[in-house]
Amino acid sequence: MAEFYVKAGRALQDILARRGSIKAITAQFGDDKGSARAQGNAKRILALVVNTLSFRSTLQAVLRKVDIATLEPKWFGTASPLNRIKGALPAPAPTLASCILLVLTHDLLFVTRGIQAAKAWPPRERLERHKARLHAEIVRIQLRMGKKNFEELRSGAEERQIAARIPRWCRVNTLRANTEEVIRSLTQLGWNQAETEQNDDAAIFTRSEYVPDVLAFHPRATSDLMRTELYRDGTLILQDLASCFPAAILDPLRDGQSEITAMDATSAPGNKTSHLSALMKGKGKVGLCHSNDQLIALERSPQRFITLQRLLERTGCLPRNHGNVHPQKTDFLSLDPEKFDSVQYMLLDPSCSGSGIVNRLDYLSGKDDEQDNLEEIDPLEKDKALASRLASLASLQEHMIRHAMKFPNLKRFTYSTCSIHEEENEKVVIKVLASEEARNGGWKLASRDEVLPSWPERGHASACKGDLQIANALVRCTPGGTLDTPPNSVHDGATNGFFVCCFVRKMS
Ligand SMILES: C[S@@+](CC[C@H](N)C(=O)[O-])C[C@H]1O[C@@H](n2cnc3c(N)ncnc32)[C@H](O)[C@@H]1O
Repeated sequence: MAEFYVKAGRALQDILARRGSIKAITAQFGDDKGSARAQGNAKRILALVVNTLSFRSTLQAVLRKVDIATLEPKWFGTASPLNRIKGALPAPAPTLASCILLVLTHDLLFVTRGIQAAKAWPPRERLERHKARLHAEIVRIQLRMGKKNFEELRSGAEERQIAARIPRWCRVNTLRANTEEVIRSLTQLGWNQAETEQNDDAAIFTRSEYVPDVLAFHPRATSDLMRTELYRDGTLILQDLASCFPAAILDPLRDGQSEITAMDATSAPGNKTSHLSALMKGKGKVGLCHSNDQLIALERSPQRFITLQRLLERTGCLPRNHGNVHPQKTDFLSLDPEKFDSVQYMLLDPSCSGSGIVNRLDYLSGKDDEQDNLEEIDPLEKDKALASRLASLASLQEHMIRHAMKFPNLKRFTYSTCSIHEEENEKVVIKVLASEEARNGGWKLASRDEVLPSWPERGHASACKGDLQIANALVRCTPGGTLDTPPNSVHDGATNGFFVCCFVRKMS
């Protein structure tokens, strides 16, 4: 069992050194053979690591007061033999001994059965000598923070509640099958379609009223869905409802044109590209058209370009599968718009702070968790760091939109972010509307009746200088939706945080 804590400590060290996602890292430490026992082990390691991360601020505060590394240097100091275990990462990663100390302290303080390793294992034996002081310290923190119990000391409790309201949204890839066929297959597999806004049953799914071909499942259905052939062959795509808004709003076919050239300027991982491709139903070219050079979906990051290609292959979007998407590893900003005069429609979903994304585990290892420090972080410093990050993102976003506005025959393009910050959303829009490119190109916002008119949440008027018409033209999604639901009930109006609008050329 000592080995279990060493593996959990190693996984935690990799996570804190940002060597991959929490799930991927803990799966590696489960075992090598992939047996049922190994998978069970991976699950236990995942549970311990996630719990340790979610109590990390509290555990660190306790260990600052009861400084075990100094009290027990032989096992938890820098010279500890734990730091020489094969695979332990060197500095600047936190030491392996400190990571093992965190997982052990977690079990000592928060698990009724305590540490599950041989009593004589020195790290356990040395740590348990300080149990009374550690316990007294955590009680002191609990009281000082006005928490009713230890559970309330977890960070991210609010995020978990929000995430619990968001359905597991799935988009039917209509390049593979139509939605009625998919619903029939799902029914044969034991799922039932229901007409309800609120769902607390993993066997039930509903259809979105906002975007065709999008289904809402209970999050508990996720692993079963991922085991279906429908998921494996790219017929059913896990994609948040809000992330389906841009392609649905752009909808190039609604103009009734015969030849369509569209571009996804910032594509990876490729969910919106594949949605747009499906909406175009194989007609036209998603991407840019430049003499014989046909690029489709642009992505500048080489690593993410590989992910994009995989997704496009799996979802049947590539020409070799009779799809219409031509991916290209290119920086959108390096293009000369004049050379791409065939492009009429564009998705622009640039890099953003990602502050709207709630339903994933990784926030637990993120900077915010460190900043959520119980004693030492000056809130003003925290705000300053965020403000400067948002300012640099906003300036890049503004630059990308103004570049898009220079494409000579572009008729319409969407701008979207998965951010909740006005700095990346309304304020960017207001700025670009006043830009030279917008004035010269005749760019305006598409009005509410062209942009998901029935979606209730719209832009913040206060960030649009009080202009209600502009605010109404913008679509916003609050993470977890705006309605309260009972615990464990998902709501079909709940998504991740998102923002989208559509620019149209309206020459007077
Ligand atoms: C928010 S993600 C796009 C997500 C994607 N639309 C989807 O739904 O799957 C932004 C992507 O744009 C890429 N990117 C950022 N700036 C770019 C640029 N100037 N040219 C091309 N790609 C860019 C980033 O590498 C990243 O993969």
